Amino acid sequence: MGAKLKKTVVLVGLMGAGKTAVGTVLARRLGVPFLDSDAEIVKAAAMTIPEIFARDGEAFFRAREAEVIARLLRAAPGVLSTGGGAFLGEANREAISGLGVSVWLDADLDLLWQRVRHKDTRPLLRTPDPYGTLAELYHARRPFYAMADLAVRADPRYSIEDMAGRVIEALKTRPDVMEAA
Ligand SMILES: Nc1ncnc2c1ncn2[C@@H]1O[C@H](COP(=O)(O)OP(=O)(O)OP(=O)(O)O)[C@@H](O)[C@H]1O
Ligand SMILES: O=C(O)C1=C[C@@H](O)[C@@H](O)[C@H](O)C1
Ligand SMILES: [Mg+2]
Repeated sequence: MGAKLKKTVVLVGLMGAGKTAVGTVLARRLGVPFLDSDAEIVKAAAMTIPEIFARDGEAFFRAREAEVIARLLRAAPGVLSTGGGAFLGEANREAISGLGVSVWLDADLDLLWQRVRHKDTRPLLRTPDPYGTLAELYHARRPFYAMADLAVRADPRYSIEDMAGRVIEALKTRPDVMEAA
């Protein structure tokens, strides 16, 4: 029998940190549902994220994101991977700290860049200098991610499974989050 999760684990961090990839494995290992706020928004809108940004704007996306996060936090404990900008919103942070436990997947800029550079699915990086834009976001957002309850360093040597294991180790330091088996 595994340890019992008492609160939803909310993964936060920049694009490419591994929130979706690590969250999927983490949920399987903890035996709880996996939810991804970006995926929920895409499903409800029946549009891709770049399409939503282009048609309705970022503010519309942020409003949907806040609704989805508040809804998912009210469900039974699970793993919730957020979009990269979600933890910047104060209302989101308050909802997450009230009902869940936040875990920052903290990756260096170069690692993030290696992971996002080949994909065109992130509208915020559709600029003439996507590396420069990612660097700006990296510096501007770190103070927000640093407010998370727990942080796990992402190193290029750690596989997705390794990262999930490291998150579980961090959760074990919090008896209010994980009941020992
Ligand atoms: N530890 C890892 N080792 C190797 N590849 C990884 C690791 N973590 C993530 N990846 C890969 O990096 C890419 C980005 O990861 P992922 O989509 O999970 O990031 P994200 O934090 O959810 O980003 P976004 O905020 O844009 O949703 C994916 O191709 C994923 O498979
Ligand atoms: O970092 C961000 O602000 C974003 C990250 C993605 O997960 C998506 O939520 C969207 O592309 C915005
Ligand atoms: Mg993701």
